Amino acid sequence: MNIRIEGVTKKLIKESIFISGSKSESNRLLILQKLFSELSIENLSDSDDTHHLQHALTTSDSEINIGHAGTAMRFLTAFFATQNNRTVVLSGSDRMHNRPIQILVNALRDLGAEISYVEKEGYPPLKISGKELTQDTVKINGNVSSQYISALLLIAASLPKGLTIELIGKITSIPYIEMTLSLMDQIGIKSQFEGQIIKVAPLKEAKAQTLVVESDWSSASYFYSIVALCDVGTEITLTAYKKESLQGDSVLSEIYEHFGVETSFDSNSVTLKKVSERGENTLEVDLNKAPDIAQTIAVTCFGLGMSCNLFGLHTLKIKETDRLEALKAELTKMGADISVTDHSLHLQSSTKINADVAIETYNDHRMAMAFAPLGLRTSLEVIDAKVVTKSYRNFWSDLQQIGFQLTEK
Ligand SMILES: O=C(O)C1=C[C@@H](OP(=O)(O)O)[C@@H](O)[C@H](O)C1
Ligand SMILES: C=C(OP(=O)(O)O)C(=O)O
Repeated sequence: MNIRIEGVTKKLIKESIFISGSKSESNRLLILQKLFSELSIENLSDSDDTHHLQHALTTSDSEINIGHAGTAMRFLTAFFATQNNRTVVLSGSDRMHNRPIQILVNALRDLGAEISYVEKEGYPPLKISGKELTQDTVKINGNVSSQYISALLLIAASLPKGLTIELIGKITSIPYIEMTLSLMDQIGIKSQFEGQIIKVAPLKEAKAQTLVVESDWSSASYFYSIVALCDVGTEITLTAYKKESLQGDSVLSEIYEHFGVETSFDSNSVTLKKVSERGENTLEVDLNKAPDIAQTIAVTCFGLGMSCNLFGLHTLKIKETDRLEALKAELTKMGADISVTDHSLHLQSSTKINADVAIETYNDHRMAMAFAPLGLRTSLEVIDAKVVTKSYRNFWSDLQQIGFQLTEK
């Protein structure tokens, strides 16, 4: 299914949208719940990725397909490695079979795990024969994906002596590691993160409690982009959000000040308001700590006719698609002058925006959602629009609620 977006007015009505729980927080809590029990979780993400993870944790099948869900693939690899007397084959979509996992597999093997590659060395599918992991220290490269480190942290307290992890090199996507440690802390797992070393103490059972997942900040990014592209005065309220977030993507509230969007928090919601025209014509920002909002920001800059230099993007090459190449291809079709390196993106300012372009989404939910706000500037079509359910099930109906006119093709 493709979706055509046209004739969207830049004076959107004041609206309030409820967004479901953070995919990242939900996926962590589900693993912790399975390992330490006694936790109940509210406002769980309703994303495909979280459904895949939930299914994997409840099925007794020996073959589990995780689709496009990268975080679930990494977390479950560590989880199943610790499950005594159970062997599973963990596979995924074609793209998943090209997303590297060797760094995590090597670390788990160093801890005593039995994992083999079913097809290509270094990539899923994996055959995992669970056993008790006896080692308590491990070294791992920190600059490829923080998901490998979070995967180790989530099982760490279930190991007999806990775990000490030494991170090698520059650590990427750090807020996601901090989120993992913070959620672990909330259920009573003690840890220390100093320099390149993380130490986690063992825990037998978590304290019984209910944890409420904050709504997803990466999903909120698309509304920041919409408000930025609207007329001054436009206002959208999103629930359920809080000022002190565990999610690194909450840095949106600072970044979007450059585009004239002001953020204010209420007890359970955040309001985004376009208060002025955009500031300087160029945005320079390092997104190493918030890689998932890079696509949104690049498209906002294009829609506002701004130039930008985005850095710290090396992890984008191994996500749902090579997001740097995908952005370059699709923004070029829209009329942009853009170049990318292996870790950065450079967009020249221009007021030219082509009409009636069909945007390829490359099985990447964030390509579809990042480009949709351009409907405020021109008419466009989003190919394979259902891809959004990977992280945001109601994305298209929520856009309709705030006044977007959409036609299914
Ligand atoms: O741990 C997590 O929940 C995530 C970590 C990040 O990945 P990298 O550490 O690979 O950048 C992020 O891009 C992904 O969407 C979710
Ligand atoms: C990169 C993402 O997810 P994952 O790595 O979990 O597939 C994402 O949601 O943008």
